[in-house]
Amino acid sequence: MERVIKIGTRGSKLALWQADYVADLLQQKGLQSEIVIIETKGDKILDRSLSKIGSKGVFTEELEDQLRTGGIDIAVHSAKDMQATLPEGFKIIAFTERELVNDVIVSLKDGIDLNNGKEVVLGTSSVRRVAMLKHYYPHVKVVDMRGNLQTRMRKLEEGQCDALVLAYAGVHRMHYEEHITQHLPLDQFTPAAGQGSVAIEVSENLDEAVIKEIRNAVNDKDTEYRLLAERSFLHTLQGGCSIPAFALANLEGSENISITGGLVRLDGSEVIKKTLNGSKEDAERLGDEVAQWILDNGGKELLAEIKQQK
Ligand SMILES: NCc1[nH]cc(CCC(=O)O)c1CC(=O)O
Repeated sequence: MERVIKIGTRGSKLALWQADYVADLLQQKGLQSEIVIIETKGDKILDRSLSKIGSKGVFTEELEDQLRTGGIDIAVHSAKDMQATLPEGFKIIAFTERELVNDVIVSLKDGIDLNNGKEVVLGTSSVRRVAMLKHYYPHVKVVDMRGNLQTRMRKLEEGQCDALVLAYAGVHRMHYEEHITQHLPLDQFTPAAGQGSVAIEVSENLDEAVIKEIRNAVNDKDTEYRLLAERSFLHTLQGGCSIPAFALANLEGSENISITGGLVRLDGSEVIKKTLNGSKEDAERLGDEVAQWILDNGGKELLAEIKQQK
């Protein structure tokens, strides 16, 4: 293909790492690309929590404008940051191979371990993490910590908290692994839908032949099954990244998939979760069924309560 694929991305270091990663994957299949940096509302507004700005597309809207007008051909996002329901006219065409999906504790101090019962101040701005910390580690104090990974690391250095809760994936991509003091267990601290993979979004008008080539270079089929299940779960819950929802699908053998999804009450007093297994070809239906089960078993009330508290 002669055409140079224009990759749109946010300007944070993590976003740029992801864009470079995708550019490399394209390059390996002989596809040329260039990176176009686009600032989003989520990057500009740093003094309010994300749940207050509004969950809809704070990190994606400006990229979608450029997809629509042809300023860029593809938009690269952390899959986790993407709305479950994309605006009309856009679709995800590929997910990169997923890396470790768990959350980790990052600290510059020795001996930070949430299991030892000692008081510790943790920085996070994720409602899922806050609620889970309250549920599983009630002795922990939480302070709100927004900003990109570098900003959070700076705040950690300044002593605004003892440790951060972060996705392993971002910590790894930014080379902060040496500061990981603990890996949080997946069965308790189940990640957000999509954590650890990078998604490629395009306009539905993009040429089918181009889509095929990009998919062939970037998409990891196993990751795709898992993310389709998790995103379908989120879609049925009608939640973005601002509700304390979690979902993780895993392949079992070569044919099957299991998905666990659920919700945590903001004060940590309750976790509702459900696991279903089935054929990986039914990934989306399974995600939807798990979400339906959650809604029918206290989830509806919990979501209503969460909406009121915000
Ligand atoms: N919400 C911000 C965000 N979006 C994606 C990642 C990490 C990379 C990933 O999960 O793919 C992070 C940082 C974090 O949650 O610690």
